[in-house]
Amino acid sequence: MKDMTTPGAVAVIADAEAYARAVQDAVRAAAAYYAGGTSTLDDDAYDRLVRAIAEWEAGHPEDTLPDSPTGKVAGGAAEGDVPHTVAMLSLDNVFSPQEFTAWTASLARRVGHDVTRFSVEPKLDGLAIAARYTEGRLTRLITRGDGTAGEDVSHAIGTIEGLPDRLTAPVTVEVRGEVLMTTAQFEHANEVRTAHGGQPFANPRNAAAGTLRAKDRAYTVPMTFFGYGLLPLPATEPALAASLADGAHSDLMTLTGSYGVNTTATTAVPGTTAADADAVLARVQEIAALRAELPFGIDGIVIKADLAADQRTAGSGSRAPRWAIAYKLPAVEKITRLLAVEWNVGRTGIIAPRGVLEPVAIDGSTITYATLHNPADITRRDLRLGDHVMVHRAGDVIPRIEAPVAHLRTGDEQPIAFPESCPRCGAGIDTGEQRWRCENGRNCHLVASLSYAAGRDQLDIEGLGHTRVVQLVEAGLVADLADLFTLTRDQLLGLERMGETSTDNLLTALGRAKERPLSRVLCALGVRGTGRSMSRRIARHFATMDALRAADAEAIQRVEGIGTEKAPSIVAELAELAPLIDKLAAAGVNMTEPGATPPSAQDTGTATEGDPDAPAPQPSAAGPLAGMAVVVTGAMTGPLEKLSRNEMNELVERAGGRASSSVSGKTSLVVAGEGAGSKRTKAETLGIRLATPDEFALLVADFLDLGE
Ligand SMILES: NC(=O)c1ccc[n+]([C@@H]2O[C@H](COP(=O)([O-])OP(=O)(O)OC[C@H]3O[C@@H](n4cnc5c(N)ncnc54)[C@H](O)[C@@H]3O)[C@@H](O)[C@H]2O)c1
Ligand SMILES: [Zn+2]
Repeated sequence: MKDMTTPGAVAVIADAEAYARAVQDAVRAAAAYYAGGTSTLDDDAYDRLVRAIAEWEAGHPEDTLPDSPTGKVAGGAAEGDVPHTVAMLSLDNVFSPQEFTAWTASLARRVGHDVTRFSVEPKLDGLAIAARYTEGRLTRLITRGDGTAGEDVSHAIGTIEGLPDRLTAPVTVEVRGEVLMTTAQFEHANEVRTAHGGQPFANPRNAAAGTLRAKDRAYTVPMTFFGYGLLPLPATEPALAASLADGAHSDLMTLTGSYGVNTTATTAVPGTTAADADAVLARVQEIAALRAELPFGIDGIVIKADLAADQRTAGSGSRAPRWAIAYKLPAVEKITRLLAVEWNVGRTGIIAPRGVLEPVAIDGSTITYATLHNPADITRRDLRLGDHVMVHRAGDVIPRIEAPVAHLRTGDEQPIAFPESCPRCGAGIDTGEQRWRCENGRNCHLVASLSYAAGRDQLDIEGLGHTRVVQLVEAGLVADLADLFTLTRDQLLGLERMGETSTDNLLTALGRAKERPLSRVLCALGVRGTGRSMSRRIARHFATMDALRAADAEAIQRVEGIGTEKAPSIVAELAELAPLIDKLAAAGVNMTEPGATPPSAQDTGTATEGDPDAPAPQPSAAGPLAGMAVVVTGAMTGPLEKLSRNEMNELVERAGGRASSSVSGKTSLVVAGEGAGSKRTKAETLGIRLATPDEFALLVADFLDLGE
C-alpha cells in the first residue's frame, strides 16, 4: 500500500494493515481537501481509495475502524462546534443514465408512486455553507462540518458576493448554498496570495475552502454564493416556518431569490423542474454541454424530488438524503507529472511555455501537453520539472497546469530553464511584458528560415548571419528565400553598416550559393521530414528539380527511407512551395544535382511497365562505394580534416554509397577517425570493415574535389 499517495494508484486492499493505512491516507487527504490545503490525491484517486476501503469493510464488518471515511459527511475529516438545526448532508452519486433511471425507480418504491416533479440544478463545485439571517440581517456563517455541527466562519461576512448582509424582508431564516470562486475570482485570489508570498491554490474549490476558513488575513479576496436551500430556524415566525416546511424546492428558491440572495436560478445554467427521468436526463445533457463555458466549476448536476411531501416520505440516511442525487460528470482535473517544458514561438513571435506531461486520461482523452501561460506564471507558482501537478481540462479548452502538489516533492525536482534567446530564430527576447516575445516579432519565422537556408550545410552563404538577415527583412528587401538572389548592389549599399566591401562579398557569396547542388537547395527549402541526408538521397535519385516535381507519392517512395507516410507529405509540401521554387529558378538558382541522372520513365511511377517491387535504384551505381552503407565516426584527419560531418556524408553519397549514422548488421564500412568510440567497438564486434580517414580518402580520391 506504499503507493497510496501516488496519484492514479489503484487501491486493492490486501489485509488489515493495508486497510488501516488506506483509512489514514483517506482521512489525511480529506482533511487537506476540506480545509483548503492541497490534497495529494485528485478526486478520482480519492474516490477509488474510499471505494476500496468500503469494499474491504463489506468483507470485514467487525474490523471497520471508527475513523473510516465511509458513510460520513466529509469523510469524517471536518468538524465544528456550532450545531446545525437540521443535518447538512452530502449527496449520493450516479454516473450514467442507467444508474439515474434505477435511482428514480427506487425513489418511486420509497414514496409509493412515480415522482412527477424533479428539480434539476448545477452541482456547484465549492463548499457548503449555512447563512443564518435574524430579522433580515446576516448574523452567522457556518460550514457544513461533519453534518451535525459546523465551524463558525462569520468573519467572512461581507466578502461573499450574492450573500447580502441584509435581506429585502426582515425574516429569520437559514439559507444554505455553495460558496465558490468564479474563474476570475480564482485568478485574482492567486495573484493576491502569491503577491503576499503564499503558495497559489490548486483550484477554485481549494481556494474557496482555504479563503473561507482563514481568519486574520492581511487581505480579502471575493467569493461568490449560490443558494440551494431555505429553512426555518427556531426563531422563525410560525406562519413562515410552516410554509417553508411545506414549500416545494423550486418555490423556495424563487422566494430566496426574492430576498436578494443569489440562487442557482441566477447562474448561466439555472435550476429548472422536470416531470420525469427522460426530461431530467435531457436537462442533464444541456448543462453538461455548457460546462466548459461556465464562469465557475461544476462537478455534476443535482436532481431533487421537488415536492416537500415526497422529500419527507423518502427521508435521509446518515450521509445523504434519499430524495436527492448527484449526477456526476467526469472529473476535469487529474494529478500527473510535469516531465519537461517546451518553448514554442507563435505566429506573432510570442514565446509560450508548454508543459510536457506524463500522459493522463481526463474525461476520455489522453493529455500529454498543457499550457503554462507565461514565464512569470511558472515563477509565481514555483513549478519545477518532475513536480506532480494538477492538470485541468474541460471540453475543448486547452488543458492547463494549475499548481504543483508540493507535498509530493521528493527533492529531485529541477528548476525550469527559461530560454535566453528565441528558440526559433535565435534573436533576443523582449521580456518586458508577461508574455515574452521574440524581438523579431512577426518576422521570427522568416528570419529563422532564411538563417537556416544560409547555413553552412544548406546554401552556405557567407556573410549572411542572423543580424544581416534581420536587417534585410526589416528593411523590407527580403520577404522570402528567392528575394535574396535578386538583391541589387544599390539596395545593399543603402543599408546601415554595409560598406562596399561587405556588399561585394555578400553578392559574391550569393552568386556562389546559386551554384549549389540541388540537394542543398532542397535542404534550404526546409521541407519537413527531409534533413540533409534525405535531401541528398532525393536529389541523387531525381537529379533535377523538374523530375522531382513531376513525381507522385509512389515515385518518391522509390527513394530509400521514404515510406508511405512521408511520401505524400513531401509531394504536398513541394506543391505548396512551387511558387517559391519557380522564383528561385527564375533568379538563377541551380536546380540540378551534379553527377546524377534523372530516373527513366519507368522509375517515375507514372509509367505502367516495370516491377513495382524492384528495389530502389542505388545512387550512382558506378562509384567505389556503390551499394555500401557507410558510417563516419570520430574526428577526420589528413585530406578529410576540413570536412564537416555533413560534407563527409555528401562525399559518401557522391561516391555511390549511402551515409548512415548508426552501425548495424547492414553497415558495410565504418570510417573511424580519432576518438571513435562505441561505433568503432560495435563495428569490431559485428566484424564490419573499418577504414582510417586516410584509407578512406584514397578510396574516394576521385570524388574528393568534386564538391564546392
Ligand atoms: N481530492 C481529495 O483528496 C478529496 C478528499 C475528500 C473528498 N473529495 C471529493 O469530494 C467529493 C465528496 O465531497 P462531499 O461529500 O463534500 O460532497 P459532494 O460534492 O459529493 O456532494 C454534496 C455537496 O454538493 C454540494 N452542492 C453543490 N450544488 C448543490 C445543489 N445544487 N444542491 C445541493 N447540494 C449541492 C453541497 O455542498 C453538498 O454538500 C468527492 O467528489 C470526492 O472526490 C476529494
Ligand atoms: Zn524568433
